[in-house]
Amino acid sequence: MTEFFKGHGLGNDYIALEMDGLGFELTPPAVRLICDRHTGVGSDGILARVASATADFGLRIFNPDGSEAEKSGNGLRIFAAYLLERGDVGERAPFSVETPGGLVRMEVLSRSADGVLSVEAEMGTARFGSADVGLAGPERETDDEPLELESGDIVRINVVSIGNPHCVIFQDELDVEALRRRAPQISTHPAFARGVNVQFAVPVEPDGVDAWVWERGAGETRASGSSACAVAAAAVRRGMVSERQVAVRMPGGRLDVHVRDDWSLVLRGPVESVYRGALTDGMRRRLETLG
Ligand SMILES: N[C@H](CCC[C@H](N)C(=O)O)C(=O)O
Repeated sequence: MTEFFKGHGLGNDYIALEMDGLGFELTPPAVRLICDRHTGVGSDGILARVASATADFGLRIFNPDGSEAEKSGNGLRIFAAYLLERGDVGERAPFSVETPGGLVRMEVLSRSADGVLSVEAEMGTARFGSADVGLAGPERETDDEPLELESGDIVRINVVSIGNPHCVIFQDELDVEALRRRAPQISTHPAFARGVNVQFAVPVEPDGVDAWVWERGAGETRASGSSACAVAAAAVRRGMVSERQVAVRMPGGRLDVHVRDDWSLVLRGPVESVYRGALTDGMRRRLETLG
């Protein structure tokens, strides 16, 4: 019986499961099938708990296109909800999670009457170097650096690593149709060796940013925790907000990011558990044959 849990952070939804005893490989085709919203369970990604020698829990994060990510802010908070449901963690009891993008310390701060959790995560330290995000060319930091797209458009980029790579583009206003044309070209641009998550952001003084997200390996999502961290860090670094406690508003809702003086980041936001389920024997057999 392959049991799984589903939850979401501001509409960015993930399936959580145990890698151990899964009965099939999480190959890219298998991940794509599970995440498919018509022929599978449907989600913006998979959280697979694995063993860890360095933290209380280990986590691997898969995008719906089958690629693997170094970190996920909403994913980590949903993983906390999964662990809480299983009784593996308690409320107000800090714990650590090892991700491919580094160690994350987390805490379930509270649970509302209708089960909405508030979860806080130490998301690591923002890094602004071109090599940190796999951007081609000489090692440098980017301040509205021009990048030419296949379409001939020029966008001005600010790259940030949160363990996973991000590319923030500041605008005076969000023109979503233009963004939908440009974001896919940026996310798969050959200048980014590992691809990149893309955010278009409008600072709102003194402590807010409105952002729209196109995720590497997922496309447009309603929210992204690591994107919120990247947008907040870039806005503080460029002096676009005067506070270091930043509210990042995305289509799915608001996440709060504290950008410390040493560029370490604390992400806080809601998580909702949706259901626990089990794959049928037939689905498991289809996944086994995908290899
Ligand atoms: N697509 C991202 C991972 C998920 C990020 C997002 N869902 C979050 O909450 O941080 C990447 O390939 O780096």
